[in-house]
Amino acid sequence: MKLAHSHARAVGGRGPLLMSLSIATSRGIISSSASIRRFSLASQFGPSLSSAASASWCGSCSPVPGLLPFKRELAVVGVSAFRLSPPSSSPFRLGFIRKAISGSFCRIRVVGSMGDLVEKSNTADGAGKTEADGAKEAELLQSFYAVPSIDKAWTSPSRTGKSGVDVVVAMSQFNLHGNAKRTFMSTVYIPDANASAEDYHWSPFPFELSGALLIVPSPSGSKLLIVRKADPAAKEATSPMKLEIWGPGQLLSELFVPPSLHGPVYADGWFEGVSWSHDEENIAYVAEEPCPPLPKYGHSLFSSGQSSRSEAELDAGTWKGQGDWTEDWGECYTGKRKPMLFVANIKSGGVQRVEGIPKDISVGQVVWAPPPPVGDETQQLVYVGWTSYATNFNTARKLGMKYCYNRPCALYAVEAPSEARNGEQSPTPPVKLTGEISSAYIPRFSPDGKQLVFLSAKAAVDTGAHCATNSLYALEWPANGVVTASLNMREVVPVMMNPDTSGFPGLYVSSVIANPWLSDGSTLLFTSSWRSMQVILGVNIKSGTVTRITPQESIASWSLLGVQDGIVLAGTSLTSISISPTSPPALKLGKNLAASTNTEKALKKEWSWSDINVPSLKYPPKVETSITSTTFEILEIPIDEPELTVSESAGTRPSIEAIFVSRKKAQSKEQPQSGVKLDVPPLIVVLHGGPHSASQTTYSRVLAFLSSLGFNLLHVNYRGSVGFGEEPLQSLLGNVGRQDVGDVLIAVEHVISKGLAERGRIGVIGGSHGGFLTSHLLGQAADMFVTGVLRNPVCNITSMIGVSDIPDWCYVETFGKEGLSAYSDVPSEADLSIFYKASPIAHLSKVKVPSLFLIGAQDRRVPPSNGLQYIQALRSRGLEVKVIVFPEDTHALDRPQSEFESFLNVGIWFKRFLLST
Ligand SMILES: CC(=O)N[C@@H](C)C(=O)N[C@@H](C)C(=O)O
Repeated sequence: MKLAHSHARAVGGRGPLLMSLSIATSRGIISSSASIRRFSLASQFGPSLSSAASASWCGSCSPVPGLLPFKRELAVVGVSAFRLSPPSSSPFRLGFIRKAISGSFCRIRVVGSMGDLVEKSNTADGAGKTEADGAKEAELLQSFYAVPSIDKAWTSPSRTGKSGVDVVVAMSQFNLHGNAKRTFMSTVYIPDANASAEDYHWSPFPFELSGALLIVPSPSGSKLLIVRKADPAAKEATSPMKLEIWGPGQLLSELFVPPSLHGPVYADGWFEGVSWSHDEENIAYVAEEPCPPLPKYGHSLFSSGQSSRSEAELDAGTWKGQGDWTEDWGECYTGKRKPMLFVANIKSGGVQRVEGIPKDISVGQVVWAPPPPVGDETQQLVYVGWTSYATNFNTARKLGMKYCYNRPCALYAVEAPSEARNGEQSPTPPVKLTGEISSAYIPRFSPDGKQLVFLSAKAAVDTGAHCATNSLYALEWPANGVVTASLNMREVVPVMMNPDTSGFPGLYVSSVIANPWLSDGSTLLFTSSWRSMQVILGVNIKSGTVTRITPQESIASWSLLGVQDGIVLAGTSLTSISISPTSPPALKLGKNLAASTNTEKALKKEWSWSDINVPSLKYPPKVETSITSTTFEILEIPIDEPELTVSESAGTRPSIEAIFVSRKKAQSKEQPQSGVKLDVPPLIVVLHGGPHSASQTTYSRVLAFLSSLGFNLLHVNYRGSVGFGEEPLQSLLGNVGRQDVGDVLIAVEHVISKGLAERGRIGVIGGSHGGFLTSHLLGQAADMFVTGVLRNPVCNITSMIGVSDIPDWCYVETFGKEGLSAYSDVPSEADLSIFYKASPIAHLSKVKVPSLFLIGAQDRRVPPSNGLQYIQALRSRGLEVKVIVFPEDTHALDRPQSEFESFLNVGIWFKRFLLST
């Protein structure tokens, strides 16, 4: 194959777009130019392209017969280019040129800042036909981005003086042009639990909140904290932080915190913690420790005989060095400094650091303890503390925190700084509250202040799995506020080892709202994974009874947003339009019909749920068509393996679940472009990462987009996924690359045997551990899949261990529980050989199909070198590989433009391989 390069320049203005193009083909360089009417581009690609001032491409193209007609026809066939950056910045980043020249298709690769590495051109055999339709897919994908998501809601007692609840709903929409997320708020007053939708009073418009790091209403709803950078243009670490305190009608005060006191406030959803004191006069929060002063060099150039010069003049001749390296918490925490505790007094405007916390502890998730007895001034805070070095692995390094619940942590109580003491605190050392339990986090006090409830991931810490089944504990808080290390502690909900398929599978909780209590004062609500769903659970902390309060018959996913006076606010993927993980989230209101009796039976049975229609929320017609044409079911698939690692003690046959999303029959008009009549749409197998996470029936805009292109989707929850009990989860440790691969193949064979998928028309996609599985499957089951898409995949654990922020993951997933003791910062030759054998690279020689790779250059979890080594090996075997590297993306590849470009290419890629034959 000969490489070809093209360069094009398009010059904007109000008239026609002048485009000049030079293409190097095997026949030499051909230059051409074309006049393209702006309206035709605008109508095909939307206003984003019509506003573009310039574009340049270079790319590859197979020999194009009769290229010259290109000049004449270019305007007609179109340039599918997606300009996502403002005209003044970079040129078009991605695009395809489709040209019907003598029946052949030519794709021109665009190299922009995203670094598309495609080196294979499409030829007259039609391989490029679907890819060339990028503009249509881009438009469709954009309409999915137009749908807002519901992120959070805050409830407070109504300020009307009547009964009822005020709700603030925070929603967001991606701003693709700005490569940012746009957050906006709407408010609604719900008169009472029995009111009908017409009685809800919504604010006429939502209002946008830009630049807010955190938004936290006070418990009474009468004050609102908004945290921002004081200087929006400054780099985060150097800007003072601004704490704005708002009242119902005006700004009450603004507090500026200099970087010498602390750096950016943590808003990461994990260390993050903001808590209003009971009198709503103090706010405790978590922020980065200040940067130490950096060494200065160059003084000598000015110092001798220049003593009359000012500091500023001296500074002009100095420069700052780097100072010592400080370790951070890995992926997503690059450059972020240790989280520390602070308290702001909103009356005086003073901010104080909480003293006495040992240096090697990172803190987070702070809450105020109940108010002290009358006469005692001492207020206390409860926080989570993580030691810098995980004690469950023999290492001197800080291991990555993101998605890793296996980092030991404990709850501590400490005296809050007091204004009265004017900063002169006697730093009494904090008291560790949770004894020998290896993990304690998300503390919440019961409304009467007598119980401190918290979650534990001790099953993860003790086995080394990065995520495992939770347990829930309660501590008795002393009425006199005198805390000791030996408060009474009891386990309220234990780890479920091997639940049966219809029963409670155990707790899998990643966050709990600030006030999660029902009005009985003893029922705590939260969202938890339940097999392939998310449900809302109620736990009575006195009896330990766990109740699923969301409808038993629902297979949609629900998440808790707020609780107030017997009203529960939830978000769900269940809408009035259809029931599907391809349906965007909606708001639901739940009430307990027998709330007054408060019996556990009532809690279980008597919940009624109704829609809260958000009036401003409209779906673009394409999205509506798409969601009404999909349906889904959860398949239970038996696992018949000779050497089962899961005990069958529960007497049930082991099984896994998979979510099957399909096109409704009525939609089967959509025929692939080749015109071949097919019985079932092609299938994309979707594999989650972790491996200890799960695919759930929650809405995903990008998967909804894939489904709307005409594919069925099969999300496989292989053993090891969360939500199914601890024993099946643990069965995967030490068996990755075998058991999980086997489970996926069983699921695929299952749908084939049921006539839901056809051999030869199946693709697979996965990220991270899901990419590990995808590459394993392309090698180990080379005849099953037509193509694969891999997002930051683990391809070679041997090399990952040296560079990843989670070397412990490599040991535990490969060695099993023994990985805890086998762990070494200097892996032995024998260890490396075991890592190699468990890795997809060991099966590379069997791969025979093309693949698409999406790589984040800033990924510290599975560094890009891992995928790139595998990619080069595939290329050296002559296989077609398309690679897009996102220079500024981390592991999740979730920056708006990156996600858009990724899934647009995924859609086009799957269309090419699954719909064009
Ligand atoms: C614990 C962890 O991050 N493991 C990675 C290998 C992985 O698979 N990550 C998942 C959570 C992902 O989807 O990124």
